[in-house]
Amino acid sequence: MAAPRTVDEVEADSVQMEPDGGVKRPQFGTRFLTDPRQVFQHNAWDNVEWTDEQEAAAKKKVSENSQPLPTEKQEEYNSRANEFWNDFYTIHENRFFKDRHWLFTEFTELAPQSTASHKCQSELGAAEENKLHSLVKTPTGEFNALTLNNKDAYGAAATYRILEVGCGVGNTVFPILKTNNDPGLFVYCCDFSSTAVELVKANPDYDPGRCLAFVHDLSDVEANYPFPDETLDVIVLIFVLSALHPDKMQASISRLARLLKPGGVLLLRDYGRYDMAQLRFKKGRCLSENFYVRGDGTRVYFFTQDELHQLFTEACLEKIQNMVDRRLQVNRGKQLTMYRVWIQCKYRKPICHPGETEGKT
Ligand SMILES: C[S@@+](CC[C@H](N)C(=O)[O-])C[C@H]1O[C@@H](n2cnc3c(N)ncnc32)[C@H](O)[C@@H]1O
Repeated sequence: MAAPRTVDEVEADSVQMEPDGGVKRPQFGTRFLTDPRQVFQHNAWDNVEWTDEQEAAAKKKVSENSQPLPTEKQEEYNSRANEFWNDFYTIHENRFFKDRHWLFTEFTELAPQSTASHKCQSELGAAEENKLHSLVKTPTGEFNALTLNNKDAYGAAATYRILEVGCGVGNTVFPILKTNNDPGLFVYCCDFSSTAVELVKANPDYDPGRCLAFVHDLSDVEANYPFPDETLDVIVLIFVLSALHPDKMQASISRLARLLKPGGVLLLRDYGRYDMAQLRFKKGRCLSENFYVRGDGTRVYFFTQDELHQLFTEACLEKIQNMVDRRLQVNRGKQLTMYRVWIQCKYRKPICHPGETEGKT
C-alpha cells in the first residue's frame, strides 16, 4: 500500500504561488531575507545563502542514510516504476501537484509570441517543410492507430511545437494551452503512467486539435515518438528527469536532443542536491548515491548543476541558463522553515549554418 506523501514534499512550488494564481508573478530570485527576524513575514525567501555548518550537516545526513537497498529490491523499483506512478495517480488523481504558474516568467519560450521560435521557423526553411509533411507518416507501433484515426491531432500544421515529458496530469500542459493563444501552437505531452495520461485526456480543457497526450517511457530510447526528429521548438522536463535511474539519464537526454530543431530549447526544473526532500529520507530508502525511493515506490534523484551541465553538453546542447534556486519556504501557520534547493536549466540545440562545420574535425 502506498504511503501518502506530505504536502511539504510537493515540488509544485504551491507554497509560494501568488494568491491570484496569475501569470504576472515575479521571477524567482527577487525576494531576499535581510533581517532574520522578518522570516515569517512572507511565504518564501529567494537565494538563501547556506552557512558552511548547514552544508556540512546536510552532507553528514546524506552520508548516514546512503546504505543502498539490496539488488533485488532495486530491480523491483526499476522494473515496476510505471506501476508505482500509476498507483500514485490512482490515489491522488489530479489533486497532488499544483499548476505551474511560474512557468511563463521563468520560461518565456512557453509564452505566446516567443521570438526564438519564429526565428527558428524562418531559418529552417525547406528542410523543415519536408519534415512537417512526414509528420503523419512516421509513427509506428501504437501510434499507427492514432495516425489513422486522428491525423490532425499530430500537429502537422503547427508552427510551434512543445513536448512535455513526464507530464503527469497536465499541471504544465493546461496552463500552456490556456495562456499561449498562438494559433500555430501544438502541445505534445507524454508520461509512462497510463493512469496519468488518461487523466490528462479526461480533463475538460484537453483539446485534441491543440494537444496530443500519449504513453511513453522516456528511458526507452528505442521507442518512437509521434513526430520525426528535429521538429520540436521546446521540450519541457519538470521534476521528471530525477525520477529516472541515473544510468538511463544520459541516453534519455541525448534521445530528446535529437527531437529538437536546431535552435530549439530544452527547459528543465528539478531537485537540487541537499533539498529538504533529500534530507528527510530515512535509512533504508537509498538506492544509490543521491537516489532514493519514496514510501510509495516512486524514485527521486537530487542533482548538482555540474551533473546536469554534463548531461546536456554530452547531448551536444549549449547552455543558456543553469541556475540553482535555494529557497527558504515558510509555513507561517506552523512557524516552520524549509530549505528547498531546485535547479533550473535552459539548453539549446545549436543552429548549424551552412559551411559552419567545414574544416572542423
Ligand atoms: C514528480 S512528477 C511531475 C509531473 C509533472 N511534470 C508536473 O510537473 O506536475 C514526475 C512524473 O514523471 C513521470 N515519469 C517518471 N519516470 C518516467 C519515465 N521514465 N518516462 C515518462 N514519464 C516518467 C511520472 O509518471 C510522473 O508523472
